[in-house]
Amino acid sequence: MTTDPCAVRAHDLGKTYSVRGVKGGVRALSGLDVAVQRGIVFGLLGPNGAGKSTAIKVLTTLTRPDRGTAEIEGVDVLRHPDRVRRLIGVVAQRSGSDPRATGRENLILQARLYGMGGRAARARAAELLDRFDLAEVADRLVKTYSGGTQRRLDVALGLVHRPSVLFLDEPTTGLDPEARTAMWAEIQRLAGDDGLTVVLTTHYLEEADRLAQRLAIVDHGHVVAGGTPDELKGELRGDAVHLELPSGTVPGEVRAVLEALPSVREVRIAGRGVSARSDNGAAAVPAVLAALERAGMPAAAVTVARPSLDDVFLRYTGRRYAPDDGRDDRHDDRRDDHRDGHRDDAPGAAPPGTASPAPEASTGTPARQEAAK
Ligand SMILES: Nc1ncnc2c1ncn2[C@@H]1O[C@H](COP(=O)(O)OP(=O)(O)OP(=O)(O)O)[C@@H](O)[C@H]1O
Repeated sequence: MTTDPCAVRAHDLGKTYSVRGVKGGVRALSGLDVAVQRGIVFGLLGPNGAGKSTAIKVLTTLTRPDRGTAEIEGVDVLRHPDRVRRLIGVVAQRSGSDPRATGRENLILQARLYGMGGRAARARAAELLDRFDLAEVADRLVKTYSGGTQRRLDVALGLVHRPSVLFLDEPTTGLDPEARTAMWAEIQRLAGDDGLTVVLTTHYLEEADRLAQRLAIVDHGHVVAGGTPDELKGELRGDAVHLELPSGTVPGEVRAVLEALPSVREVRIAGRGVSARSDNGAAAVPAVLAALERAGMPAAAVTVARPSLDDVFLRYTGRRYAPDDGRDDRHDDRRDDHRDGHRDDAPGAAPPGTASPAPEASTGTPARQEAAK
């Protein structure tokens, strides 16, 4: 343990994957910096392909960056991966448990892989089964578990060796709303009562807003904005005005009409959706609607809202977030201003020339992977 208040630090991480058929490879990280204070839930938020998982893989010793440095509890990840593996727990996107073994057997195996003796391993397994409300299903095969139960076991597996930092890569993806809410409560408990540092990646804005004490918004392989959710939202003065226009409207014309109005600013257009900011959204709406009507582009819908993390994302990336439905603003007329040209993939899509990029290590914990070597 160091006197550094940060449990995790990464500086200027860069990584490009070599991919056959893609000249120059696929850039996943381009100068990513993070510093995570001890004992908090820290969220890495970003759309598919932003580089979150690659950042986690570097921090958890599962892949090496091309450049940059990373430390866990003051221990250099690149120079001392074995020491780092003792300090961290990892819950990867895909479960590392054996579906043909029971929950208890999985936990005992994990404990043995970390060097515990038989009795200690059984005791730790029992403790975790109890702690994660898994006692009832402990002796059932994991393949019979529901998604939420499986995910709780995954978290328990990541904690077997009492790590001080727990990495959760999209812990609630694929869970139903009830299981997601239960997992949120669990994660809060881990950082609150158990004093763990939790580093979480997520696509879900609501999840980041609810859980993370601090956030880094990642796009194109680096952090584009960071702070507490409230700080990030607070930077956006006034209200967000969202409009939906009829199909066929020309983005440049919409922009010209709206930018001529003194009551709105920061006009962004993504497909048929238009977002702008206003000091007083409700008061600005009549003028906005009238101006669009006069220009022959009557709005189909309008909403006024307090700033959300989606608005924060839009402000820093020039794109609307909307990862859940796989939509991106492929038609954003300002998109090119924000692109560095390396990522032509929409969220969820593989880069050109790659079918489906095989993660270097997508399952299990570092210890399991070590043991499997
Ligand atoms: N093993 C790999 N080989 C080639 N390209 C890869 C590999 N892993 C990731 N990539 C590419 O690197 C970029 C960043 O991917 P990464 O998985 O780190 O992003 P992410 O933000 O975690 O996305 P997701 O939320 O979908 O997991 C993407 O363009 C992705 O296609």
